Amino acid sequence: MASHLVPAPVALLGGGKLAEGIIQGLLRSGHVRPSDLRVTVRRSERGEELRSRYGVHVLMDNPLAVRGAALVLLVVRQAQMRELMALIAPALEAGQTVVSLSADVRLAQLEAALPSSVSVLRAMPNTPVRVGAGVTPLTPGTRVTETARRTTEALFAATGRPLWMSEEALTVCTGVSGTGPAYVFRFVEALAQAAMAHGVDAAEAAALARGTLIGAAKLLAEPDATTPRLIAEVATPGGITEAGLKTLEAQGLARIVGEAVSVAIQRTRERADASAAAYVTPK
Ligand SMILES: NC(=O)C1=CN([C@@H]2O[C@H](COP(=O)(O)OP(=O)(O)OC[C@H]3O[C@@H](n4cnc5c(N)ncnc54)[C@H](O)[C@@H]3O)[C@@H](O)[C@H]2O)C=CC1
Ligand SMILES: O=C(O)[C@@H]1CCC=N1
Repeated sequence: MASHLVPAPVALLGGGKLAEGIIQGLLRSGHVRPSDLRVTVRRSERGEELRSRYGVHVLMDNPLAVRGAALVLLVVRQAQMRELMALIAPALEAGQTVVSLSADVRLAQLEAALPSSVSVLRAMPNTPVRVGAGVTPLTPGTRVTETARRTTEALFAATGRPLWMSEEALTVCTGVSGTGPAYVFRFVEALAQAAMAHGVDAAEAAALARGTLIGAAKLLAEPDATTPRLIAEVATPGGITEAGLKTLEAQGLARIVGEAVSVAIQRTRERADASAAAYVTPK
């Protein structure tokens, strides 16, 4: 199994929400030990939190964290990425692998800011990595070694499913699978709100909506599952579910989801453009 090959140590630079989810997913996989993970933070209280929860190495020194790391993950927001890369660039050793998880900094900017002797890749995980059920699009940079590809794939295989694709496709995925969990959770809220509008109390409504999503997701996770078959199992011809589904379609469910995805992709592109413009240093 690919995840047996997770390299060590892994340095996660920026111990925020996504980094914590990845730490949880990796530890849960059983293929990574806390001592294999280094995470950097800006606030010591946050560092203490991560250390006490997971037993990982916590550092406040990014250049020190990358020293000897088999894999370096950049998990800061766009605004902090340039400064972080400037800090670590002199400390990186030839042959190391750097994977940016930023949704809105392109490979061109990453490769320009990092030494040409390192492999640079992008990954776009989603929050289910925390429970080993993430889907993670991966894009290699222009100077990526076979080892870098293998180790990056192994890491994301330990937290779910890695998928290789072009950078343009990864941008599209940002608006589909990166954002997607939030859309699904919002649907659960809407289902609970609808139950409440018909007199179900708030706690019961929440339990019904959550239980429905979790149960449906488990059916979807079965190896032979297809959505048309799963829908057909619920929807008796001429019956009740069919009436609800027809209303969802008539009200434009597919159009609304399509618009949300388009807007998210557009926003990803705009933010990446703004970042690229900021990286242009005046001569
Ligand atoms: N949250 C998500 O579902 C996803 C997030 N991403 C990307 O992951 C990145 C991080 O996102 P989040 O974890 O949600 O944000 P976050 O704000 O929770 O985490 C960023 C962390 O980096 C820390 N940080 C900033 N500069 C640092 C430095 N120089 N040294 C050490 N730590 C530093 C901040 O204190 C913060 O804790 C973003 O670039 C985002 O585009 C990508 C896919 C999904
Ligand atoms: O909302 C964001 O900007 C990030 C990218 C995809 C998920 N979260």
